[in-house]
Amino acid sequence: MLTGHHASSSFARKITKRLQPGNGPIGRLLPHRPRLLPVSEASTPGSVPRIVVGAAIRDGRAILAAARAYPPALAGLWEFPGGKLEPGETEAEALRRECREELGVDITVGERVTGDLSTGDGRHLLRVYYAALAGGEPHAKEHAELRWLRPEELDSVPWLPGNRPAVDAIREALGAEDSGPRP
Ligand SMILES: Nc1nc2c([nH]c(=O)n2[C@H]2C[C@H](O)[C@@H](COP(=O)(O)OP(=O)(O)OP(=O)(O)O)O2)c(=O)[nH]1
Repeated sequence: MLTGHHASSSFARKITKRLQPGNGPIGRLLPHRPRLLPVSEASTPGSVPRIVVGAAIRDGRAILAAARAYPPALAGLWEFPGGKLEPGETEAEALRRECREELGVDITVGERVTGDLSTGDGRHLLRVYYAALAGGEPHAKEHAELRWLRPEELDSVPWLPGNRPAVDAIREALGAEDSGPRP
């Protein structure tokens, strides 16, 4: 015969089992417990996509494009000056720092060009902002070459693949500014 203790622990076991995700009428309503990842698969800072910011620096209807000098796989492809966010830095701070380092200029940061993009290797989130020069003349301190491109010239250089939607948006925005009524 079951003692009170055995009876209650067997009852407790039953209830506990019925409350497991996926079991019994109540358990079926519970979310499945997330699979525990082995340490090697768990989210680590290295596996979280890092944000890369790019500055579409504008002068009138022209945008400053920069040819990468390195690494070899990206050398010769064109991008917006910028780079990865450092810990604790805002996106505007990162853009101003990168433009000082890469071009030797101060900039003011404006509106986002598009929503989040993915870099060609899928490892980073790319966020491109319009910007304007606020001091100095750009020099290629880290790039192979710099060019000012008007909307109709934007396709004259091979862009990094992830930049395509931003380049298209810029061409459309700056091109539209020129398509107003003519005298
Ligand atoms: N700066 C920049 N990087 C871009 C653009 N488009 C794009 O796919 N990328 C990619 C290239 C790289 O894989 C990554 C940014 O790397 P980066 O080398 O510019 O970053 P960083 O200046 O912080 O460099 P590092 O200190 O890690 O060497 O994002 C873009 O328009 N500008």
